[in-house]
Amino acid sequence: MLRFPLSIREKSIVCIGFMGAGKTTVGKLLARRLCRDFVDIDEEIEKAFGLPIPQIFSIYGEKAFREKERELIRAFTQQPLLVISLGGGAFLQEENRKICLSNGIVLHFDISWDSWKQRVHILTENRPLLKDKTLEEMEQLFRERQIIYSANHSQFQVDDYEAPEAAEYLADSLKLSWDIHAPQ
Ligand SMILES: Nc1ncnc2c1ncn2[C@@H]1O[C@H](COP(=O)(O)OP(=O)(O)O)[C@@H](O)[C@H]1O
Ligand SMILES: O=C(O)C1=C[C@@H](OP(=O)(O)O)[C@@H](O)[C@H](O)C1
Ligand SMILES: [Mg+2]
Repeated sequence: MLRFPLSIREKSIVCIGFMGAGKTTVGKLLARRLCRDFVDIDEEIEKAFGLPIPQIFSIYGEKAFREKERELIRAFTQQPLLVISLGGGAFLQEENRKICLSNGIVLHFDISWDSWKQRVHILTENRPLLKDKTLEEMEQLFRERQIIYSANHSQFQVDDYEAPEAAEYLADSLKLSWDIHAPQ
């Protein structure tokens, strides 16, 4: 449990958004720019099971994956000064939304369907929820999921940025907002 309220400068940054929006890639670069440790919840789940995500889904099922996801989000969001990237389905669970919004700064990585479509070929292999889906079914999932990402503190349109530029933009914006809201 957090023992005292954190200042806005200390809160962990929590990256949310649809699969493939760039949460893992950009989150890692953002952490480096802010001199923070980076945690990818999917990677932590894989470590906990000792298996890659597609095998966790096929052997233990999505329910077990979601339970571990919730447990790890609860644990890591107690810590300050991290950049934490969640999986795209984490905000389906109300508990995850609540804990991230109260403990962290939640950034929505917002990607348009047109940009996302360009990435689909690199995404299907390791993401069980995309495997065996038609493009139309993926679009339906993409649109259904948008509502859960509206639970955020700030959103960032990723379409026009390569990953390093996205991290630079986010780091600069965060620092500016800290200077305005919590001048040192
Ligand atoms: N801003 C970007 N521009 C172009 N490609 C990107 C960008 N961000 C991520 N990618 C690529 O998209 C794929 C998915 O990125 P990833 O960070 O794993 O997304 P997420 O964690 O949101 O699922 C990776 O192959 C990554 O290299
Ligand atoms: O949207 C989802 O339900 C999922 C997103 C994935 O993470 P990324 O969003 O990092 O791809 C991963 O957690 C798992 O395959 C399920
Ligand atoms: Mg990821």
